[in-house]
Amino acid sequence: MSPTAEYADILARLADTLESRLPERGGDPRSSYSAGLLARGPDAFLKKIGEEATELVMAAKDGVPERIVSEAADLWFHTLVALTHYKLRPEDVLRELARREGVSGLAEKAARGSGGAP
Ligand SMILES: N=c1c2ncn([C@@H]3O[C@H](COP(=O)(O)OP(=O)(O)OP(=O)(O)O)[C@@H](O)[C@H]3O)c2ncn1[C@@H]1O[C@H](COP(=O)(O)O)[C@@H](O)[C@H]1O
Repeated sequence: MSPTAEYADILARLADTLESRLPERGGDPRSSYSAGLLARGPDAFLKKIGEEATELVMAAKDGVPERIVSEAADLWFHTLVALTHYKLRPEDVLRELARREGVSGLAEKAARGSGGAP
């Protein structure tokens, strides 16, 4: 099995787990880190997203592959917590990426009229 196929369902399964941690589903902050974040609301998990993004930048600057992967996983995880709060699914983001597939970022930018390199 290719690595892509092996991990294909992980985002959906993690999202299912996070939905079970929502306050209205009985998520218990005493036994679940994500239930604690979801109970505290957007200020808590949005702050974590900012922190994890910064940590990813620092790891990338240092160029240590294991740290880059670990920080990227932390960022993805906290982003999934945010999506869960807003009743969105990883599939919604994957659908948007699929929609963009094959559309050059430069062509898309030009169509918006902002033009130029990133
Ligand atoms: N993938 C993750 C995951 N990635 C990171 N983390 C947690 O995210 C936190 C990362 O924050 P930091 O690195 O800043 O560490 P920290 O200083 O301890 O965090 P803070 O106290 O500042 O929030 C750590 O507590 C990690 O354990 C995760 N916690 C949970 N999951 C998944 O979510 C599932 C449900 O977890 P619970 O909700 O805890 O049951 C788990 O089975 C996992 O699959």
